[in-house]
Amino acid sequence: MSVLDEILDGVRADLADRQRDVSLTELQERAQRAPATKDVYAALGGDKVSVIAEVKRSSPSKGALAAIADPAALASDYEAGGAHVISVLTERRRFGGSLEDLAAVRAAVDIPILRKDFVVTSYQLWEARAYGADLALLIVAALDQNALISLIERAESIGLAPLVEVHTEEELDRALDAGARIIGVNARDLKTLEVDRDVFARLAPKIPDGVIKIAESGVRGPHDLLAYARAGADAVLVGESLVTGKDPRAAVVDLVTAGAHPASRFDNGPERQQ
Ligand SMILES: O=P(O)(O)OC[C@@H](O)[C@@H](O)c1c[nH]c2ccccc12
Repeated sequence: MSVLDEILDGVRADLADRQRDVSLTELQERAQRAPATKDVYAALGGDKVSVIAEVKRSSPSKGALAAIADPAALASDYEAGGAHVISVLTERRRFGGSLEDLAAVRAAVDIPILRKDFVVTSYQLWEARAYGADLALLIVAALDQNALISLIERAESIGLAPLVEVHTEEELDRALDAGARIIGVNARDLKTLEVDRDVFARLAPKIPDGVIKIAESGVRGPHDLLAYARAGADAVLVGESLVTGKDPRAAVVDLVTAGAHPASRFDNGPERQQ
């Protein structure tokens, strides 16, 4: 069984518990009371390379990363540092997250929020909306094609922007066929947990213009952001290096600053500094 299959088993078990506690109708009512979702395309578009900063306590590859007693305070630091989007991991068993973290972050920041989880059913999209997310992650490797298509449609119909995650060319083809307009290329293979930062550069040329391209995982600092930028990234998604560093806000400032000058996406200047 792959790591992803193990994670998905746990996700389904936790989901069954939540579905017993909260009916879909209740969730939909709560979602209807939630404020309008933010303009995700504005946050991720333009000439800059956007920074998506993640609230991440643990990971299956590294175990515990950071205690994060106050996810709202961390998210506020990210926002103050200039982050364009906050990602909140809500998976409990392997990542230590929760929907309470999502709600707390929603109450603390004004920028768009991504619910980062293993979404397998539309119930989880309603949860995302009810707890204040603006985007929801859909992982192609975790979904068959029919499920992917219907979850993309459902997300859009309730005002959530779907971020469709791929790791291989075949998954990218599936994402594009399903109509994805925001694609994340994860450098980490969720089946083996290996990181390969070159995957983004291999897949990016196959992603049409007009589709937002996000490089996910393995960003250690501005150098990695600039390498992803030169390969065509519109945004980077950063977790571990922010939560394990001494000063998450300053680390976000460094990334945002590096991503702010599109000229540096195409010359060799920034690379020479490293
Ligand atoms: O901590 P990193 O290497 O900066 O990675 C962040 C993010 O890309 C990673 O958490 C992630 C990307 N896709 C996922 C899917 C599920 C869980 C986690 C992820």
